[in-house]
Amino acid sequence: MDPLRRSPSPCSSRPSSPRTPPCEMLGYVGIEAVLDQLKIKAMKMGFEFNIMVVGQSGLGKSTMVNTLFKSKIWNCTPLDLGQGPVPQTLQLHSVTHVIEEKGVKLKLTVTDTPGFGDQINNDKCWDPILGYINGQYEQYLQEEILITRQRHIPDTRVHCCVYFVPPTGHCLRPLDIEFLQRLCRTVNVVPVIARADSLTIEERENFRQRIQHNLKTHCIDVYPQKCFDEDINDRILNSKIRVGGRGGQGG
Ligand SMILES: Nc1nc2c(ncn2[C@@H]2O[C@H](COP(=O)(O)OP(=O)(O)OP(=O)(O)O)[C@@H](O)[C@H]2O)c(=O)[nH]1
Repeated sequence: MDPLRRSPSPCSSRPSSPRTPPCEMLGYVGIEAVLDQLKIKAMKMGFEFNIMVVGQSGLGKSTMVNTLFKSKIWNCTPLDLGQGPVPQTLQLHSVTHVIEEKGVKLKLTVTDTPGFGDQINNDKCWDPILGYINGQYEQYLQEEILITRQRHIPDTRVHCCVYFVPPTGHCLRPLDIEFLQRLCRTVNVVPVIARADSLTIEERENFRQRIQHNLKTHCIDVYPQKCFDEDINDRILNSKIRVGGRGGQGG
């Protein structure tokens, strides 16, 4: 499944194609080999996955990424920050690693957005983040429409944005709502309750339900969106995610 929303979207209305009846085969052709060929090609090329983490400082973004991929993904001293004090303005930075498991390579890029929502005036604090996401779409599109385009276009588009909700135990803050409304129009958003272990199980469950209610009231369509429900298996899995909705990242 390609989680990108800008890739040909299943949400877009398209005419239902008439079913093509299967052709009766009179002997062995070797179509099954296509599967192996595709597998070998995919193994050689590897996969690209770009994840963005958004949230205030200290909510456990780096910890979650490292835990998720069981690696030290996060580089503690990002190269682009240089020497001296960290500037007050919002800084986005990405780290890329190739991780390999059983011969399958994954080029993982994690983009961090330190200090989001930390300022006194958070007006338009989402602009650099949305600008970055849209910039990656634009870059990919420009490569794609070239007459002599590369055989493999490096994919820097953000496939998933993990949004860290502070564990207030109340509901989404106006800042979260404002930002999520914009974010979910652009990218797949996965909200998580940060440092969920600081809440009791009951508090966490109530908080999760209130967040889900807020999301619904404010028309915030997080992942998995309805448009990913085309296939029956996907639909079952997506329903489980929606109902069960993992309440938080835990400790
Ligand atoms: N209790 C608890 N502590 C956590 C959790 N995740 C991370 N921490 C701790 O919180 C502190 C900050 O974690 P980081 O992962 O550096 O947080 P961050 O969001 O990446 O912070 P910045 O790099 O400043 O943006 C560390 O001391 C972690 O050990 C969690 O789920 N529960």
